Amino acid sequence: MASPEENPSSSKIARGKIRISEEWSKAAVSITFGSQDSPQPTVLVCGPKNSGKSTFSRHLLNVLLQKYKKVAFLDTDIGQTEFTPPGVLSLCIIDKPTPDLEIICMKTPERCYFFGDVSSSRDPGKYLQCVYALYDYYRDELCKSENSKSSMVELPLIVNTPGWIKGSGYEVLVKMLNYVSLTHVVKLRSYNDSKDLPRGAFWCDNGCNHSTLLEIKAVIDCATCPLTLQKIAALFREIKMIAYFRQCIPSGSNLNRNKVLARALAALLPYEVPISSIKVRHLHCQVPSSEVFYSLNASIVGLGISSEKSPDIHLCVGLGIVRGIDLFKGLLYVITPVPLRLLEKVDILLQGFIQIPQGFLQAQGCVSPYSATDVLPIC
Ligand SMILES: Nc1ncnc2c1ncn2[C@@H]1O[C@H](COP(=O)(O)OP(=O)(O)OP(=O)(O)O)[C@@H](O)[C@H]1O
Repeated sequence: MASPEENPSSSKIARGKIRISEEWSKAAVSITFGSQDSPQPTVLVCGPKNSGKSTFSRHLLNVLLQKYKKVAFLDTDIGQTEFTPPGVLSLCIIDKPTPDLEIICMKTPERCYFFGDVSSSRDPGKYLQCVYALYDYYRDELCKSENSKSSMVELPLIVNTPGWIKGSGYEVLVKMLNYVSLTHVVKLRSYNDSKDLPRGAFWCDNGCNHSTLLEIKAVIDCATCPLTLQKIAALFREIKMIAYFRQCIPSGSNLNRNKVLARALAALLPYEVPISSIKVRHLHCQVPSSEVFYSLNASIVGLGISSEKSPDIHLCVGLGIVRGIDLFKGLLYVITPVPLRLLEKVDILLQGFIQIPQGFLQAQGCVSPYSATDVLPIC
């Protein structure tokens, strides 16, 4: 059998079984079934890296689904995304529990933005703009009934946050906590006090806290993990990207190893995109105009839709790989799992620092399939 890293269909890394401590269990139950007349839960989960924020969030999601038909999941952890590829801020609506908390599930978000990096550090302002826009959409569009905008739809919210909680990462978290209207804040504590968030309602200057604060202990001590945290994080990002592009291949295909998937992707008929019909924008640096297509070739791009209302941030319908560029024909070739009806709305390609998985560049029978030398003729 293929190892889990090699087998994108299982998309599981061999780790210990997930354990839900009594404290975690009680916290999830009290948030969900707290009291009859309390408002629907809106919960933010925070804490240091690898303290179990994602694991607890997914457990809470399952418990909330015992009471509510649907739950909104706002994922702001762009380095370790839950249901989307890395670099994406998303709002997903979940209506089915996932009993195996280790399994990787890809979902089509209700709304998302491509940030193009695995941490907010390059542009905290734009990162927060995206978080606020997603929350506003949840509050103003999803929670209001379609028939009567004055009555509320029952839709609890979980906000999963990044583990970068020092320096400007801390400031970003405090701003998020003050923007979102929360019934509960769940704070994970690790086995190393110096890595933890300050005790109490640290985001309130003047006793403004109206939410219930639950401080719970991490179940595992990551200092004892056999792999370094950076290695695990990078591995997970690669696995999620692979799982995302796997959706390009019709389900039922026997792609039990990444090598086979890489070959199938390289052989896929790409979409043709007329260069004249789209804009290209690098999100985090300036590319000289003579180099734009060289930097775009063989890269991962966010498929964006421009909006006059918010010129700085672009809604995104998904990601694509720029498979090749033919300047004579004026065409870009793009591979993506996004359906054509959504692709027709795309008018901007967003480039960032999200890397194409290494495995995709080594498809059997092709030499670096995404960087062929004859697809970029010099004009
Ligand atoms: N309750 C648990 N039982 C077993 N393993 C756990 C548990 N909680 C976390 N882990 C393991 O610890 C690692 C980190 O967990 P998780 O991704 O939930 O942390 P996180 O705080 O969201 O991390 P990050 O800050 O990187 O997003 C994972 O490999 C996860 O499977």
